[in-house]
Amino acid sequence: MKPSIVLYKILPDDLLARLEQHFTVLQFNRLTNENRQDFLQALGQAQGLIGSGGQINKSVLDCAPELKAVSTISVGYDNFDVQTMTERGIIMMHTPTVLTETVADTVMALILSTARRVPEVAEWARSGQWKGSVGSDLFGLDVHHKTIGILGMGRIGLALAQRAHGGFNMPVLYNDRQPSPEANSRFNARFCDLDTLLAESDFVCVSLPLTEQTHHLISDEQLAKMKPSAILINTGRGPVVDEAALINALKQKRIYGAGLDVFEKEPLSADSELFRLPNVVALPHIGSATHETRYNMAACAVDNLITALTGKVTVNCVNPQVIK
Ligand SMILES: NC(=O)C1=CN([C@@H]2O[C@H](COP(=O)(O)OP(=O)(O)OC[C@H]3O[C@@H](n4cnc5c(N)ncnc54)[C@H](OP(=O)(O)O)[C@@H]3O)[C@@H](O)[C@H]2O)C=CC1
Ligand SMILES: O=CC(=O)O
Repeated sequence: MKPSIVLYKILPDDLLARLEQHFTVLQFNRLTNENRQDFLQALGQAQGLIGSGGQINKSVLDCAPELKAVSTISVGYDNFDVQTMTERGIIMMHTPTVLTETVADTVMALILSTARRVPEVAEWARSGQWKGSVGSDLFGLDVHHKTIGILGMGRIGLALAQRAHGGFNMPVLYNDRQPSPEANSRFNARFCDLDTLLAESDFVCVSLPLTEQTHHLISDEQLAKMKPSAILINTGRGPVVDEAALINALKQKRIYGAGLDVFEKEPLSADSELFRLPNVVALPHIGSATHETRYNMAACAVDNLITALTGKVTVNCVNPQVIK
């Protein structure tokens, strides 16, 4: 008999078929309050779990006594209780690398659209106000040759540094837990402490995972260290930035603007002040949302689960210590 798995995402037909070659698949299109009980019940037999979104915490894992492997269709895994999984010997897989370049493109889109005020000016023209050439009230800021500060020089940080250095002639500063010889040699990047990065950067770009150490890493004190002309970009995770502190800094024009793809609570409420501030570009968590990359992420996650349950895991494992 094939092992049972629970899928909580819609997959392209060919990828669903690939899973079905190996497993009996119980599918939920996504997790909702309405289907939560059915989902928890389905976990009772499941050896594998694959999907994205939702909190897979201890109480969920307690409903899955047979679980051997979990595969998230994302690189971030802050919504999973990895410690409990590791204690139980459950393999946790994710999808690094396949989305790196696309997310770096999204960061550049946010840098350009906040600095050059692209959505605001496009809306101005669309609303019939374009009667002559624009005045200085609609001018933006240059991006080229400005200093970029990257928090988290990992895969996405490096891909961003490549774009900033090679494409826009931007000096690159970065902060991480350790220096990156690759960033230093390829992009002439300078490793520095957080305070120096905040004080010297024109664009402060957060590309960090959410952990206990990074939660609210950027709050009042850090925002106060940024230049009034600087822009904060967050594509890491919402809670890395203290959103209330950010809103205050933006309203008081203590920084120039913010480009945000992630928020403390998602979806961001339609009545959030962030949607009303003209110096904010707020995106609905679309860092990796292209047809090609979302397909590649799903394919990677499917292969990850098949390998974890039927073969030998060598890559994409978050807790390799559980592999025997
Ligand atoms: N908006 C979106 O749609 C997307 C968002 N993301 C987010 O981006 C994050 C980064 O992805 P990716 O680049 O692939 O991940 P990586 O692990 O390659 O990069 C993260 C970097 O941050 C460093 N880091 C971790 N903790 C700290 C800390 N406390 N202080 C300083 N540096 C730290 C890591 O160092 P070390 O190696 O030592 O851990 C690593 O160099 C993901 O975790 C996810 O949250 C990712 C994809 C899409
Ligand atoms: O936020 C997206 C991810 O892949 O992580």
